[in-house]
Amino acid sequence: MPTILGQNQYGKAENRVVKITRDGDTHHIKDLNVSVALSGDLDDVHYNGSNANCLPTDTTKNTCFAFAKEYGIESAEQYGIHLARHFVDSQPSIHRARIRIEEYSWERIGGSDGNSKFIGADEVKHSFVRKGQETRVAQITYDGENFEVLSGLKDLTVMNSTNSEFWGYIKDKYTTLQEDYDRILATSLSTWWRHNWTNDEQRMPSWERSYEQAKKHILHAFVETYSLSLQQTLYQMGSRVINNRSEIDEIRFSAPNKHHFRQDLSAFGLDNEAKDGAVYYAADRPYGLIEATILRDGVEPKIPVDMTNL
Ligand SMILES: O=c1[nH]c(=O)c2[nH]c(=O)[nH]c2[nH]1
Repeated sequence: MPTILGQNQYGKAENRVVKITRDGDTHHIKDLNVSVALSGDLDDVHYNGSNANCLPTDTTKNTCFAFAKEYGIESAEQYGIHLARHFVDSQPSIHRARIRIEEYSWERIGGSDGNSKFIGADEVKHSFVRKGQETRVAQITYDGENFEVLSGLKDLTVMNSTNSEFWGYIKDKYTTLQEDYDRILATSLSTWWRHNWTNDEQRMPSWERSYEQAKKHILHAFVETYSLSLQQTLYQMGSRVINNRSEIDEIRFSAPNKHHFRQDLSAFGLDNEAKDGAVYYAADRPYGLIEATILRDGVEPKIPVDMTNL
C-alpha cells in the first residue's frame, strides 16, 4: 500500500532553563521548562533521509539557553515569541514553530519586596522557596506506656542562587567535576524530627507551634549558611532546630542535591559567569542524595535511617 506523510513536527522537549538575574545583591529567578516543536518543508527528511532542511533538535536546545543569556527572560510569553520568530524567520525550511513553556514559581524566603511569612522581615536577597506548600507529615506510636511522636515535612524545595561553593574534595582518576566557587544550591527537603515528649499530658508541646518553629529554623539556617557543601548546610539546619527547640531531640534529613549546571555558551561567544547572572540547566537525574541525622548530645538515635524516603 502506498503511504504518504501526514502531520509532523520535531524539536527538543523539556529544556530546563534557569536564568538568574543579579541586581546588585538581589537576585531574581526565571525557571522554565521549554519545549520546541518545528514543522515545515521536511518531507525529504522523512521520505529520503536528506537532512538538508533539518535544523537539529540539539540546535533548538542551544538556542533556548543562548537566548536566555543574550536577551534575558522578561516573561515566558516574550521569550517564547522571540524564539518562535527566530526559528521561522531564520530558516527557510521552518514554517511554523510552537514553543510551549511551563514556568515554576519561586518566592523569596523573606524580605521587603517578597513576603515575610517564612522567617520574618529580614532582607533576603538570594534565597527562594518553590511555590506550593510542603506536605506536613506525622507518625505517632504508642506501646501502652509511652508515645513516640515524629513530625516532619516533605517536598520543601529551596534554592540559594549564591553563597554556595564546592571544592577541596577528593580527586581520583574518575573525577571530572570542576571546583565551583559560586554555584546554585537547591534541594527538596524531606525531614523527620523526634519530640522528647512521651506521655505527660500536662507537658504536652503545642504541636502546631513546634512545627512552625522547626520549619522556620530550617529555613533560617538555609538562608544564613554560607555553604561549602549540602552536608554542611544540613548540619546547620539540624543544629539550629535542636538548639532552639527544647522539645526536639533528633532530626533526620534526606536532601536531593538538585543540580543546576551552568550551560557552556562559549561556542556562541557568550560568557556565562555566575557573577553576571547565569543561565543554568536544571538536571533532574541523577542527583546527589545527602542524608544525615542531627542529635542532641547524649541522646540515642531513634529515627529509622530510611524513614525520610517514605
Ligand atoms: O554539596 C555537595 N556535596 C557533595 O558531596 C557533592 N558531590 C558532588 O558531586 N557535588 C556535591 N555537592
